[in-house]
Amino acid sequence: MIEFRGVTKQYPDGTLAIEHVDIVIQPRTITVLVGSSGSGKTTLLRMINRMVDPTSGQVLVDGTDVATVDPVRLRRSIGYVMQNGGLLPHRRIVDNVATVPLLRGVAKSAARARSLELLDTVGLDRGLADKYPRQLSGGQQQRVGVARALAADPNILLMDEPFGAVDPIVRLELQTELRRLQSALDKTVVFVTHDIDEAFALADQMVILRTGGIVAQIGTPAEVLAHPADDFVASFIGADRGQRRLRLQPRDPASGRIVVVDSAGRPAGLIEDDHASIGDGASPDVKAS
Ligand SMILES: Nc1ncnc2c1ncn2[C@@H]1O[C@H](COP(=O)(O)OP(=O)(O)OP(=O)(O)O)[C@@H](O)[C@H]1O
Repeated sequence: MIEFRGVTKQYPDGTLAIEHVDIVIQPRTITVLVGSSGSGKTTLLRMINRMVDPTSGQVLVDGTDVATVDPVRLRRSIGYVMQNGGLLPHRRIVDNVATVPLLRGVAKSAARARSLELLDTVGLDRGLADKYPRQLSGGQQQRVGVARALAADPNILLMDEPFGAVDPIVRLELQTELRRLQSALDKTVVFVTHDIDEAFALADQMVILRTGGIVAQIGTPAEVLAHPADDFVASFIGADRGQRRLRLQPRDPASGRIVVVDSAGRPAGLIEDDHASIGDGASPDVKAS
């Protein structure tokens, strides 16, 4: 579990990036931090692995205040995926994936074997292993970024706008893949985006931030859609425009979940705990507002 307790971050130049935030992130879930530019999403994310330290308050991982943990050790134990994959341009794909295991002293042959397995895990052909990042598409590079973050087998995966630079179709593929991976690998994922549709597509829990690093609402996509906390949230999720006409897809037999899609077929949320009024495979139109 990850917990923010009364966390504030003020940068040395006086910018108040996060103001007194309390968040609980349950293990093996996807929490999406969503908000407009400058609302403090990246700052919040980076406080989990001590790339940023809070000015006051505590960040706890499994009950331990991260301030008491060596930052280098902490960062090697938590996966981090950034926009454009953050790959090292002069290293082959296989070596990019093996970065952290090699730093930890794993033998080169074992690290390579593990890298190849991870390419399988993220749906990449092993034939790409000896190529360089520039020889891969944007979507492929993002998958390598995910493989690299998984290489140390972390329980926690932090993802900062990881799919921001790819086209919408690849983005949808990557989102679907991330959900699959998360349920297969049982990771706790904290994901930053400014894209509300991406947040609905991925989140078990959404944390909606407003300018000044203030939490506007925390809830499941269904809760946020059904009960936006205030006018800001309603406007941010687009519910006030009355345009979010949603449909239910047939229940996924493996997870038991029902995906909610918008009129363009894009995932907009999940229903996990439905009641008798929503039948399997039924597709009544539902409206968010
Ligand atoms: N190192 C820093 N020094 C001073 N101010 C900073 C620093 N990093 C971020 N900020 C400021 O803190 C606020 C929050 O920034 P942050 O990057 O966390 O927001 P964000 O929601 O991730 O934004 P974006 O979506 O644009 O990446 C912004 O006003 C930003 O300018």
